[in-house]
Amino acid sequence: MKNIALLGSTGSIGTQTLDVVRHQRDRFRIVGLSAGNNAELVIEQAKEFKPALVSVATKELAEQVRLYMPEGTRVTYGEEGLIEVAAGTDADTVVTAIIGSRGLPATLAAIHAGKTIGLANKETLVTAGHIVMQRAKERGVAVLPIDSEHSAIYQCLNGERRSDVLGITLTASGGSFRDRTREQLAGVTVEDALKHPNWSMGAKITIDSATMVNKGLEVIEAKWLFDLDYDQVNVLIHPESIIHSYVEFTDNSIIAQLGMPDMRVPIQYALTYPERLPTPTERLSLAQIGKLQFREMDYERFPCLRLAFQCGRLGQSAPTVYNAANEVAVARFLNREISFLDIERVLETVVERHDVCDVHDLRTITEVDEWARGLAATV
Ligand SMILES: NC(=O)C1=CN([C@@H]2O[C@H](COP(=O)(O)OP(=O)(O)OC[C@H]3O[C@@H](n4cnc5c(N)ncnc54)[C@H](OP(=O)(O)O)[C@@H]3O)[C@@H](O)[C@H]2O)C=CC1
Ligand SMILES: CC(=O)[C@@H](O)[C@H](O)COP(=O)(O)O
Ligand SMILES: [Mn+2]
Repeated sequence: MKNIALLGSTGSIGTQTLDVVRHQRDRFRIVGLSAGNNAELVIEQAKEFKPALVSVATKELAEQVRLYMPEGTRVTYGEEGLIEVAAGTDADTVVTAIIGSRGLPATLAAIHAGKTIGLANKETLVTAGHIVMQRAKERGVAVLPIDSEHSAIYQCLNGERRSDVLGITLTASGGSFRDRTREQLAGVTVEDALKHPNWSMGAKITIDSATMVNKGLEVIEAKWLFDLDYDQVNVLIHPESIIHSYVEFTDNSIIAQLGMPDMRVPIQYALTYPERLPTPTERLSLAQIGKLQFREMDYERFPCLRLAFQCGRLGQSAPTVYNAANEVAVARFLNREISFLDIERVLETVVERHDVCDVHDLRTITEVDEWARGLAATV
């Protein structure tokens, strides 16, 4: 039996993780759940999975939620509550399905407590990849990717010698506006931007996919997860999201991982690795799909991806700033304060005004993150 603590249980990855657990009840037990503000759903989840600990965003919410908990479930809240779910239960694995760089302290706490990490929260690695991976290494903790592209790369690298790897290619669907020109992006609505062609995901990542920031974050995530140089990371537009990513080797062989776009496959793989178990997902029939398409990435059309490579190569505080500015810009777009194209303007302005500095500890990361958020909220 594997014990799991789940950060972000009420979100897209969180609910799909619980679905995986639901189908493998004799394998997995939920011991901790952390949610934000969705009290109704976390109550339902607690009744079904009976974890020892539940955390919600605020004290007021915790007081409400507590009234409906099954026997034996304790309720906590806020940043400390999140950290307690990450590090204070008898979980073997912590799934980080919370959104944004606010997941960083809890992820570090889980690593410190020796938990295996099932990592969906890519912003954590973009913000502080060097710290997270270093601490995981020191503690002997595995960081298993859940992000579909990184799960694909992890699977393709299985049993291979790292010295034989030429590079990796992350596939990108192109997002909601893949077939529009830049001119056609002026005036697009939040509703249009939230229509991802292949995946059903939370709002923030769906917008990131449309701006290609998601792929930018994934490039930096891949750098840290697989210890690559940025020259070894490529991006290719693949509209169908069937090839989830691939690795190219020195003998010119390519190993790719394919499947229908369903996050329950990579989520379960991170939970069962190195084993594979059946999933309740659709099987891929290439005959039925017929053909797969590919297009060269256009860095003029998607400047946020170019900026991500620039920030990644600059290193130090640049990726932290890129991520924080984006989180704020996306929230402003979703609040209808700024237009879709303003997201990249905010990102470019904040990155441009930042003097890159060394970020060797969590305190400096937090300072830089807050500086970028402050500026991104006003430009
Ligand atoms: N969705 C997907 O298919 C994929 C997602 N990812 C990554 O996984 C992560 C989660 O994405 P996704 O599931 O789409 O996001 P969602 O927006 O669907 O879910 C976010 C989760 O975080 C919780 N949360 C938000 N604010 C707080 C807070 N202040 N305190 C505690 N919890 C909070 C939410 O709680 P509540 O709703 O209760 O407020 C919710 O449970 C992201 O980093 C994303 O990039 C990666 C690959 C694919
Ligand atoms: C499912 C998943 O991993 C997402 O990160 C997905 O990759 C988003 O699709 P894009 O390829 O459009 O960014
Ligand atoms: Mn992805």
